[in-house]
Amino acid sequence: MNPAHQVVCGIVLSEQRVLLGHRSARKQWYPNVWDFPGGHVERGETPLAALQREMREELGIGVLHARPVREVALAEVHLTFWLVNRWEGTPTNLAPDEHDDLRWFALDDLRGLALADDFYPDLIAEALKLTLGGSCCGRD
Ligand SMILES: Nc1nc2c([nH]c(=O)n2[C@H]2C[C@H](O)[C@@H](COP(=O)(O)OP(=O)(O)OP(=O)(O)O)O2)c(=O)[nH]1
Repeated sequence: MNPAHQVVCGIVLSEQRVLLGHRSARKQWYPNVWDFPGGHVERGETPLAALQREMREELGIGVLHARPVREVALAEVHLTFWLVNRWEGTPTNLAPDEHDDLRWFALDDLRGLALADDFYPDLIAEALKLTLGGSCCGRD
C-alpha cells in the first residue's frame, strides 16, 4: 500500500480515560472535532515507527509498548488504531497547529462530543476493556 495513504492513531489510556486532541479550525480534514493523536506513515517507515514518531512529536511521550486494535479503510486513507499500552513521559500538547486542545476523557464524557468518527466511543470502550486486568497502562 502507498505509505502516503497510511495513517496511524494512538489510543492513549490512563486510569480509564482516553487522551483526545481537538483538531484546530485550520485543519483541511475534519476541522473542529476531537480525534486521536497520530498522522501519516512516512516513506520507508514501519507503522509502529510512525506511531512512535507521532506520539513523540505531538505528545512528547516515548511509546514503550503498543498493539494494533483496529484497521479502517476510509475513502482517502487506511487508518490503523493502536492501543498505546505503556509509555514514558507526560503527554503534552507539542503540536498546537494540529490540536488546539488536548484532554483526558472518561467514556461517559464522550456522549455529545464532536468526534472525528461515530465508531470512536465503541473503539475506546473496546480498548479500555482490553486493558482491564492487564498490566496496561501507565506513565513511567
Ligand atoms: N490523527 C488522526 N487522523 C485521523 C483520525 N481519523 C481520521 O479519519 N484521520 C484522518 C484525517 C487525515 O486525512 C489523516 C491524517 O490526519 P492528520 O491531520 O493527523 O495528518 P496530517 O497530514 O495533518 O499530518 P501528519 O502528522 O501526517 O504530518 O487521517 C484520527 O483519529 N486521528
